[in-house]
Amino acid sequence: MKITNIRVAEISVPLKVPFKTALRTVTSIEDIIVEVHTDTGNIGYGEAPPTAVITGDTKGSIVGAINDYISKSIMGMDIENIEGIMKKIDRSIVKNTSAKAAVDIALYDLYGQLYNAPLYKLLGGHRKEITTDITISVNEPEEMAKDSLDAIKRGFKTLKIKVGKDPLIDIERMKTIRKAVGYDIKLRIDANQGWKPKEAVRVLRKMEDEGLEIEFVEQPVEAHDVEGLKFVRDNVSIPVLADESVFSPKDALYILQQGAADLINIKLMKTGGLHDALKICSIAEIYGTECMIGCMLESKVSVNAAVHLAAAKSVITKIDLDGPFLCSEDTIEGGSTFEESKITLNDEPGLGIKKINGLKYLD
Ligand SMILES: C[C@H](N)C(=O)N[C@@H](CCC(=O)O)C(=O)O
Ligand SMILES: [Mg+2]
Repeated sequence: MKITNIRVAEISVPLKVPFKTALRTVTSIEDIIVEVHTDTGNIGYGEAPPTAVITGDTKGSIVGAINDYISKSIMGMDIENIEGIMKKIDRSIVKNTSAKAAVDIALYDLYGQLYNAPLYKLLGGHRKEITTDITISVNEPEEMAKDSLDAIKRGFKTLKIKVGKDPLIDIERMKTIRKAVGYDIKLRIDANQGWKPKEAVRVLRKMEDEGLEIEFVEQPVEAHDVEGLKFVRDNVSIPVLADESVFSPKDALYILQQGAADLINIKLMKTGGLHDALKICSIAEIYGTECMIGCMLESKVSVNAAVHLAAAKSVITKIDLDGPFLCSEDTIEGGSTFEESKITLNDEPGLGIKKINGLKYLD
């Protein structure tokens, strides 16, 4: 099964409500879709979101990296040699992890098709169903409490609450939400780098003292501030999860060697796809550290790949794959089923994606 063509297209899907974090506000998913075609007529699908504030990747840089560097480096190669292909991609251009992820995902889709097996079975086959949280955007406390209750009505039992805007209001946000939802619902928080280390310790200790039962705090301080992350971890009881601080397997190793986090958030758009995400799983296992699998604002294509990884690997114990639940429409036929908080895998080869509607090809 040899690579004969790589096509890129745009996909646009409005969100149900604006997605707001300490870093940005977004109203629709505007992602790049990749199709890898082969001499056997098979097509593998991938996706990349332009999350400039986190990965540095824009739509233009994703398209340019794929067309001018990645495609050229692997054209004609055999899918059977996935290891060789991944080495070529890695060496074709530095950084550009979202572009690499889109192509990597399409190639793993083809790898599954080649061996006529669903990807999660090839990668480990640990389970067939996973349960995700859903994100509550950062807004005024009352509005967030209402959004939380709505999410619970939709069937979600774990909420990921965005904070990091203003420390005092963040405490108010969590008090109001906890009061509204009670104690049967798990609350995890994501500050998206919004606090300074000492500020984070003050806010989190207050949340502990108020008995708010926070499952973990995600990325309390700036991405580069590993020392600050460790300071938070050493000074609060709430477990600390590293998100923006960990892109590559090397980053994961460094964070764990420094003792700077209790948990690692793996995202395919940070690792450059499944190939390096698998390495983080192995590193985390060695350190006895559990992982979360997360996503950016992605639709069902790349989230599907993350679903397959999560289903394959037992070290992934926390799931934040709510991208498709945030979308107002579903333009993708096939793949896993997203119902309430449950994501169920099917046994179609690869990712099982049949067709993507509404694509605007860029060639
Ligand atoms: C969508 C997911 N639940 C999430 O919160 N992802 C990111 C932010 C993604 C973005 O800004 O596109 C995260 O920080 O965990
Ligand atoms: Mg995060």
